[in-house]
Amino acid sequence: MKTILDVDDLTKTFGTNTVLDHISFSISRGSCYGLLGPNGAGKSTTMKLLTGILETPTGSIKILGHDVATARDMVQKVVGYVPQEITLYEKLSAEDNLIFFGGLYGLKGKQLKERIRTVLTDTGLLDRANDLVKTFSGGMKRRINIASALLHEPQILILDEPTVGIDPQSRNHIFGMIRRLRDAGVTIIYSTHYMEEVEALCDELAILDHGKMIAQGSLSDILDRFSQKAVYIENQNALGAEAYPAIKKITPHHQGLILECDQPLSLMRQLLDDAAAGKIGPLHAIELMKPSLEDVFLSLTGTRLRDE
Ligand SMILES: Nc1ncnc2c1ncn2[C@@H]1O[C@H](COP(=O)(O)OP(=O)(O)OP(=O)(O)O)[C@@H](O)[C@H]1O
Repeated sequence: MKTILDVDDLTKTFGTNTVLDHISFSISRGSCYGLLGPNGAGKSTTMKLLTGILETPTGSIKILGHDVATARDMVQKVVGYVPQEITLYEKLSAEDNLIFFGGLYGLKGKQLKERIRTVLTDTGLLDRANDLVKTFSGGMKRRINIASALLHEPQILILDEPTVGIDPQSRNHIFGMIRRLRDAGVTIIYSTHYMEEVEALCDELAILDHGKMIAQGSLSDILDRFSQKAVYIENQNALGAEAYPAIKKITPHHQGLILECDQPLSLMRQLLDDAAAGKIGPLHAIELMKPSLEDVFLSLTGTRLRDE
């Protein structure tokens, strides 16, 4: 896949505080790219730098091969940005808000009307077009905010923690919309501190912690590279680990044991054979432990992803 966005050796400081420390990554056109990290990791700062809202002090950011620092008009055309803070006029209707934001992108007349209808349909709010925004739930406001960033048909949509504090219905709408946009070829950059959102939506991701890039790549690559491989078993007799040199660590878990090893499938086969041959007690349960981003984060940082 072709690269649409390239970040090289980006560092950002606020006073003496280094909030991004030599980070580099690139994003393929049409992918959904997750920026995962705890609060304060530097996700919002990265996004503001990508849109040109913040100036790049050192390093470079290129969108479609153009430097964001010098190609501001191009960036405005191809990027839609949905900040964490909802920015809407509460006393105006959803439609009037979109008329205002469309005007900022130079849209008007029939074209603007058509785009407003499309984005309201995409966000599931067409029937609320004439209602005042102040009557909307937090999730509906968020959806109007996303709608406003889509009016000019951007090639890249940047969403900063769009599901924080919203209702499940709006969350589902947002997820559905992201999938449809990605299928239509829009590149999505999505920040969150919820790992399950990255697992559900993103094909590629970067994990940020304390301003450092601690892992990046496709979701399956990262899970494969960094997560501990293990088998979970429940059997009557405590397993004699010494009989299995492949087992690197045994940890009690629920009713059974987690057996860490490099080749979980071959360990499973051996255990099943040995149980069938009566060498170990009968196995009441045996399963491959599913690697998760939570495990990856823990193994890379030694801490759980803080879920404030
Ligand atoms: N304008 C600013 N001036 C000074 N420090 C800032 C500014 N913006 C962000 N920071 C600091 O930079 C660090 C990274 O913040 P950032 O908002 O990018 O993190 P984040 O990963 O998006 O976290 P959150 O989920 O809380 O938004 C934090 O320590 C924050 O206090």
